[in-house]
Amino acid sequence: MIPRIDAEKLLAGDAGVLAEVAVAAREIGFMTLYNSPIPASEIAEVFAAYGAFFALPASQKEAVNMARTGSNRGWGAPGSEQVDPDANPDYKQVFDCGFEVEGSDLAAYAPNLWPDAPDGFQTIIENYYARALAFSGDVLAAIAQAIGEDPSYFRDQFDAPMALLRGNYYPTRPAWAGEKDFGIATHTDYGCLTLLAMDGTPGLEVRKRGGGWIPVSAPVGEFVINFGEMLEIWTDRRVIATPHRVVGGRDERMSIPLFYNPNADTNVAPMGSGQVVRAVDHLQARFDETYVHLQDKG
Ligand SMILES: O=C(O)CCC(=O)C(=O)O
Ligand SMILES: [Fe+2]
Repeated sequence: MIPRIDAEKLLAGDAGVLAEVAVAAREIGFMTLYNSPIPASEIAEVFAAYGAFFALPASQKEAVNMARTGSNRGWGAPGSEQVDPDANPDYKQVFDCGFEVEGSDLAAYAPNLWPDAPDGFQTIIENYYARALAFSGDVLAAIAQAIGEDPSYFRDQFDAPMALLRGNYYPTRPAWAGEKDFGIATHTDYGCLTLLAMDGTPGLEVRKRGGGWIPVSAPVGEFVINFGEMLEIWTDRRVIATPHRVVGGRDERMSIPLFYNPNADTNVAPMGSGQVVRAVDHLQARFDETYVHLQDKG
């Protein structure tokens, strides 16, 4: 079972909830959050904006195709990402935007690409990006507390976060799809915490430790939280990154993850280990492996 947590109690530091979250972090890597500070109506508007973008003809989305850039900003066409080297590239489409640092030569801080249509797209997405960042920071502070660290431990490492907001669009599973074709193939997320807004349609599956898959879905307004590779390394597995996937089916579906990644220079090596693992090195290596337009570029 994936624990279902009251976000307000979590952020208030309720001891019982913190204890539940510590177990979720250590043993499951996933939880869902209800009673969040971001109203469902606001999230519905963000889904509508991404939906209108994905509904544009491919020729119009081409204008912001990330394949023509050296980074991951803009539209990712079907087949633009291969998260599992043993599977085919995913059949989903994405739209990615991230944290911009003017003048930075890091791809993780590259300028965003914004489409001309739909109307208001950039404003809606930028507003949600800010909301999702703030909420993710609060949730991560609570996770720190849950695992017995100072709540400010992570907070200090997220003032220029390499956070990436993505709209995922999964069409109906294509008739041609075979056993190596997925909406998104099995993967773990790369960063610290993923704040995943759900549209109520099932599709996400979380791998069970003993084998098999657990379906996870939530109505608009509730979030799925999962943890990524960097947090697993950083906490020395007191928080785990659990593999998950979307096979896809008869219903089309959208989801909106905010991948909450730290500052480029953050050392995400196990606390107190004396080692150095720079966050940007881990993240960029994973981007270079998985985005098809960044693969084999060297
Ligand atoms: O669509 C989903 O529910 C999951 C998406 C996902 O795992 C991802 O974008 O990393
Ligand atoms: Fe994921």
